Amino acid sequence: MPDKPDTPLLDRVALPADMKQFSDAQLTQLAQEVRAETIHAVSKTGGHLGAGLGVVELTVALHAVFDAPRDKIIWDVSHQCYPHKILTGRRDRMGTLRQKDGLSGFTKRSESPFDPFGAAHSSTSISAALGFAVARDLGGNCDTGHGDAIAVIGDGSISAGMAYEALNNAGHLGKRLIVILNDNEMSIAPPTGAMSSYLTRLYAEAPFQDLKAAAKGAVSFLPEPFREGAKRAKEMIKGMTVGGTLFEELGFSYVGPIDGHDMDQLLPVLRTVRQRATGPILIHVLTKKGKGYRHAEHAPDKGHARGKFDVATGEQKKAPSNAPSYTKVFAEALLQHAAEDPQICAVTAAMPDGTGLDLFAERYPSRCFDVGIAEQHGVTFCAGLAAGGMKPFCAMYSTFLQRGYDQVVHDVAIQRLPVRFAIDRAGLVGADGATHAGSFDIAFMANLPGMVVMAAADEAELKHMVATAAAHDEGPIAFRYPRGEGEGVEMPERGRVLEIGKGRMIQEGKTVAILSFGTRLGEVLKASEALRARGITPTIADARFAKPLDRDLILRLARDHEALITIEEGAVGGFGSHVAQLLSDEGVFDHGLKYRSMVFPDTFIDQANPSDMYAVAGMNAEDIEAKVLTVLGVQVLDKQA
Ligand SMILES: Cc1ncc(C[n+]2csc(CCOP(=O)(O)OP(=O)(O)O)c2C)c(N)n1
Ligand SMILES: CC(=O)[C@@H](O)[C@H](O)COP(=O)(O)O
Ligand SMILES: [Mg+2]
Repeated sequence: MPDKPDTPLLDRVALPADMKQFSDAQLTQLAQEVRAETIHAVSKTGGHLGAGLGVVELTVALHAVFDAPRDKIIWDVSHQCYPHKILTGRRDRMGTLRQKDGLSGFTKRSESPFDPFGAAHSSTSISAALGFAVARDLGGNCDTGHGDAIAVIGDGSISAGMAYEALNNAGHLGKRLIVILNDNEMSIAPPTGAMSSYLTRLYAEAPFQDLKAAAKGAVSFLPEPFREGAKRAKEMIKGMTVGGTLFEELGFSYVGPIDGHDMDQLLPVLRTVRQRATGPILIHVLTKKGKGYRHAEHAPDKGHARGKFDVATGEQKKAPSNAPSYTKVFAEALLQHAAEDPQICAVTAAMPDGTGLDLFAERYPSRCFDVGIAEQHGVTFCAGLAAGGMKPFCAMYSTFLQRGYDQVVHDVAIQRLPVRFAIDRAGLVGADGATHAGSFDIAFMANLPGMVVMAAADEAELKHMVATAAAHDEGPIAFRYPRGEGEGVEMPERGRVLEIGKGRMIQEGKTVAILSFGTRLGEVLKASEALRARGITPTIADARFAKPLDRDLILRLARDHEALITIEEGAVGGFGSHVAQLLSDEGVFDHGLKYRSMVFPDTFIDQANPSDMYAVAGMNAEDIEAKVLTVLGVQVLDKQA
């Protein structure tokens, strides 16, 4: 059937196979349509914008040249995968992105065969791609078959140690493996570190080399057309720097840098690599974060992740807020202490804005360190700072601190070094979903000997906990707080140093006691209101500490009540488990206490707004009310009855 000239090409692409007949000019046009579609989709849902816009041409080119899902395209972090989703059968569901029951904002194996590997934490793609390459060569049984393994990794993500572990291993194994380094000179914030400078030098200092120079290096891999002098390929080679790069020292052929927005460069290089590559090869692609959308291009850090916005003006639609964010409260409280104590310093792993440490960096640049996406190093660096007599605050999201866990154990806890862990994004975070949930830190921190573990119930409590951590020199200490805004409580001028291991009584009641750890306290109070209407007044306490436990408080609550319920924003193994251990050790269960622990269910909870996620977890006010009624054996009758 002849094409109507004005029919968008994208309407003809249900799956990548539909692009195979497109000319290079049509692929260029398709890229523009995918870009417009991406902007439109994110304007309606919010989400990661800049990274996806930067890889539109690369995505189209990869799907045009390679044969997914047989060829495995693995997006590092995968916050840039929206164009890929649009081209791989999910275009009609882009309006559900990052919402309950909708598309994930990341690649996800269970969502599509075109997502061979899920991600959201960075720097995993080369390892995973190498795994696919080796599985292919060993005859692994893969549902989608075996083809090329292609990792697409950003310049920020390649700053992490794990990426080098993978390059090192891949160079040694020598398998055919394609790594595309998507270099946009941005992480979320501007990238830091010597590696970033090195990449910049690679193209800043590399005047286009001629074929002769190229021949010195990766000529064995180089395409016949290049050698034979096909016109465009000849032009291409002028833009290639070959030989002598770090990547080559690691055993990779290096091609690049090439302009990642120019299809006339991308397509011939990818086609040639597909035809000719034998071992591991790295293609260095230069792109611009936010490409093609002025409001994202001009402020790539702000355009990294956005709420819903107006496409014409770039204005974000934000609900008005009544309380400061926990992150801001932490950052400002820390500044107060840093003003008085020159030994206080702060470390972030590539999240200066997200953790609020951008404020610290502005005020005290010599005491603030963005180590790049390097949580492991960040934790041990803090251990060294502490051993050297500084008072480091290691500010990390709960989910990313997971990556530095051995360092927390081996370098910090065993040596009892006073590193202060500010654990942001504790609990369920919303649209980023399961990969970003801060579910495990209570468990993995509280089981460490000598670690103090606190959770803030509201923003005033957080301020006290920052003060407590600043004053705590005896060993490591951690405090956790959630994503988003506080409760709107009155704020003290200064934080107060809390007594270590002491909770606080919120409300005296009888029959049942609820002991809360963290910001579920608000929901507990709501549940208490509902219970009052049923003639039940629970005792409510805020534990403040999961480690050390407030033994006196807990044993008193256990002794004076028929039932005790604990609640925390975390997985099993955390606060409630420690309380249960104490009650068991003290023989309290022998006397018939009814004990219940409310923790996250043993499942990964998909993205939704946080309240809906907590509903799935069964931890909102109505769930707490129901738990009380069940444990007390109260028949749930209609409230009017
Ligand atoms: C282990 C880990 N730490 C931190 C993050 C947060 N994070 C997400 S994207 C990103 C920047 C990635 O930069 P880059 O790889 O250059 O991709 P770009 O956004 O520039 O395309 C960071 C720090 C993460 N996802 N994983
Ligand atoms: C992909 C990634 O890891 C970050 O971009 C993350 O989505 C940021 O989350 P916050 O919005 O909570 O800072
Ligand atoms: Mg980048």
